[in-house]
Amino acid sequence: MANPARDALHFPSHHAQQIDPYIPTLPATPTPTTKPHVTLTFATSLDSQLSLAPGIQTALSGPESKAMTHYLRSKHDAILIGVGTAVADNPSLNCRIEGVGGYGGEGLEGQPRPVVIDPKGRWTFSADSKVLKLAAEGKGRAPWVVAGLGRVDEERRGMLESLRGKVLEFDSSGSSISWSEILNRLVNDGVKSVMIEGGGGVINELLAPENVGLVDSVILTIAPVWLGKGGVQVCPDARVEDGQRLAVSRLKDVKWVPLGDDVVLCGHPRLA
Ligand SMILES: NC(=O)C1=CN([C@@H]2O[C@H](COP(=O)(O)OP(=O)(O)OC[C@H]3O[C@@H](n4cnc5c(N)ncnc54)[C@H](O)[C@@H]3O)[C@@H](O)[C@H]2O)C=CC1
Ligand SMILES: Nc1nc(O)c(N)c(N[C@@H]2O[C@H](COP(=O)(O)O)[C@@H](O)[C@H]2O)n1
Repeated sequence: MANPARDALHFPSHHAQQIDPYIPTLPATPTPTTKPHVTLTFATSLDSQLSLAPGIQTALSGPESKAMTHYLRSKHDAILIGVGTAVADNPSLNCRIEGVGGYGGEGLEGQPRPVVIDPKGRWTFSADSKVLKLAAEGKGRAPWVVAGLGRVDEERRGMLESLRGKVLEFDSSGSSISWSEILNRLVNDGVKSVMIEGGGGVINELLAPENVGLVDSVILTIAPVWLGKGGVQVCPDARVEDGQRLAVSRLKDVKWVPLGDDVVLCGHPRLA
């Protein structure tokens, strides 16, 4: 390894061993598939909230669980967020674990591809947006933007393409694109694993009864704090069958991993 970068994070191997059963593994014989391995991973408060209010970024993960998130970023081909998160957080969406490309490693090895779901072209990114700056510096990959036809203007499209990012266009009449279609497009473009970080809109859709089967693993950081009403909440639509309320889903093969002050809950979601 080249000299480790001074701002690189470290995730010890005894912690990694606990998380590894929930992250993607490459099959010995690759088989055709309609979707990548999907890991849904985010941090919530004790009142199941992602942030204090819509449009606001709230740091919930402590240093140990933050390093875990970066370890996960190094183990997935892509990292996906909704446009609400892109606008609120101006995120980096790169991996800063020691040894990956840009942080002591070669090239862009271990750097995930950022994917932003932005059907209406709301994300007015520029060369100053963190994710583009990092791509220009060789410390991350340029984003792919999932958008409706013609929703990303030529100037921004050019900015993405000059950094080896691109627009993935969908001919969607409404603003919603089916998750099967999005995931299918990603796997056809070479993405074998994707970690989906949020925010509330994206997570609640993927936890909804009709999408539970698309998610392979959930890796959830729970921070010991209550944020109070009015934040961005994780709470999927209810499941009603034959007029009866049922629990939506349940995690199987559950493991609770304490990391610093936080606890990380891992499992495989199944219809309850
Ligand atoms: N604590 C944590 O781990 C995280 C917290 N956050 C927080 O979450 C908040 C943002 O959450 P939200 O406002 O709910 O925004 P969001 O990031 O979930 O984006 C929602 C938008 O994404 C697009 N979208 C989502 N699913 C789509 C689909 N199937 N088809 C087409 N478009 C689709 C729509 O335009 C929708 O309005 C911020 O405050 C952010 O800081 C975000 C990620 C992780
Ligand atoms: N794991 C986790 N813990 C928190 O406390 C968070 N607020 C988030 N947010 C997610 O991470 C992105 C910001 O980090 P980078 O700038 O990309 O390093 C943010 O956009 C959310 O996706 N995650």
